[in-house]
Amino acid sequence: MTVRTIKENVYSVGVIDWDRQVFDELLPLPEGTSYNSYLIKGSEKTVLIDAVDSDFEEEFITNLAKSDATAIDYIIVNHAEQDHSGALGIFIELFPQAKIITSEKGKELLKSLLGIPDFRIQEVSDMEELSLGDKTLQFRITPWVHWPDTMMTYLKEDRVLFSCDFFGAHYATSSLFTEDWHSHYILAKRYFAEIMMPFRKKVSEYLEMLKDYDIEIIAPSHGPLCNRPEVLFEYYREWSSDEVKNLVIIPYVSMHGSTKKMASYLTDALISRGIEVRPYDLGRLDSGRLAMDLLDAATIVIATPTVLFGPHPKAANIAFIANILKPKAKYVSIIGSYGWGGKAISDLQAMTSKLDVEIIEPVYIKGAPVEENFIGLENLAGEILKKHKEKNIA
Ligand SMILES: Cc1cc2nc3c(=O)[nH]c(=O)nc-3n(C[C@H](O)[C@H](O)[C@H](O)COP(=O)(O)O)c2cc1C
Repeated sequence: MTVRTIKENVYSVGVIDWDRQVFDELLPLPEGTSYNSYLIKGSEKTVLIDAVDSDFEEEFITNLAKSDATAIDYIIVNHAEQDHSGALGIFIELFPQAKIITSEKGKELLKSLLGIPDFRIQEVSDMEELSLGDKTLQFRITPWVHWPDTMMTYLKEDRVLFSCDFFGAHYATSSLFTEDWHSHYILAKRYFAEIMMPFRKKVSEYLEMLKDYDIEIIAPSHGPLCNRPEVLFEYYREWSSDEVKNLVIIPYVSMHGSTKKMASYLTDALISRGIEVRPYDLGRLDSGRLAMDLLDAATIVIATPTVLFGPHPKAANIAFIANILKPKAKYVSIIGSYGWGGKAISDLQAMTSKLDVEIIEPVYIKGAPVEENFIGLENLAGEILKKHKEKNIA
């Protein structure tokens, strides 16, 4: 991996994980990721901001050697999750004089997750500053974007915000700074949807807080750096707002084709009413792609047959995901088919109980759909359009 200069005496020393395909055993990574680490050499003190995933210890230590970083006084841990802190163990062995700077919660997590000894850790509070001689760092404690420990670090003289996962993207690219804005937009949105969506209120709060800062460069912990901060700010404002689009998503699963026919019919009925639609075959799901649409959709229609008296497990999984991601959707409905009876509808409603949504009357039918069922789906499409119009979404 290459060490690259961001500003005078400020370097990128992290690693690029080109081939990683899944994160947290959950999130697909279509474009790999990076674990960013930054080295800042002040006239008196040298600091590192974050380490990398433990799989890349060797490359990381090699980068530090290449940067002539013989004496590192501090490592700032903006976030204790192992993709940033995994290589901390080897780091503290090789740099026995280096202190770890982190938040109160970060300290607790570093001790419990990585067994870091107490005496190596120096806790900081919000707004506290650390002088490196000719450079000054200010720490902002910003919990819940996305763990309780998260903090950001601002390098005053160079106007660089080390924003941690905030403004991040799982994006392996050789560009130090974002060049391909189209790719960046999609990957940053995917990241926001997967990681930040449940914390939209906190995101808005921190966007307000950051208004007081003169930021030239955003240096996140994943993905390329950004030297047009206003663009990322604008995206984050949009994604964290309550605004939704005239979009319906229809995650569907079907064992023998009846529910699929219904999902397909409803898709066409919505399109013919000028509503954007995105059906998702849950057998081939990219959950990150779905999460991005969950950020925009005004309405979610879950389509499932009844299986063993409840929803199909793949539909239950989606209900569970939607419930924890807390999307902005205003309406939910359910369509599908059953053979003899069950509780698919009430189970799904219970599974999405955290969503602040209005339920639109489900269309749940016995067996394969016939003419009157298609009329029911036409009516559902009409009802969705009416609801969107009432809220000025359509
Ligand atoms: C494994 C299995 C379990 C089922 N369990 C139920 C059930 O508990 N209650 C019910 O009403 N129908 C049950 N059914 C019947 C289906 O819900 C019914 O055939 C439905 O029309 C299938 O829709 P699909 O064609 O979209 O897969 C079950 C079907 C299968 C294959």
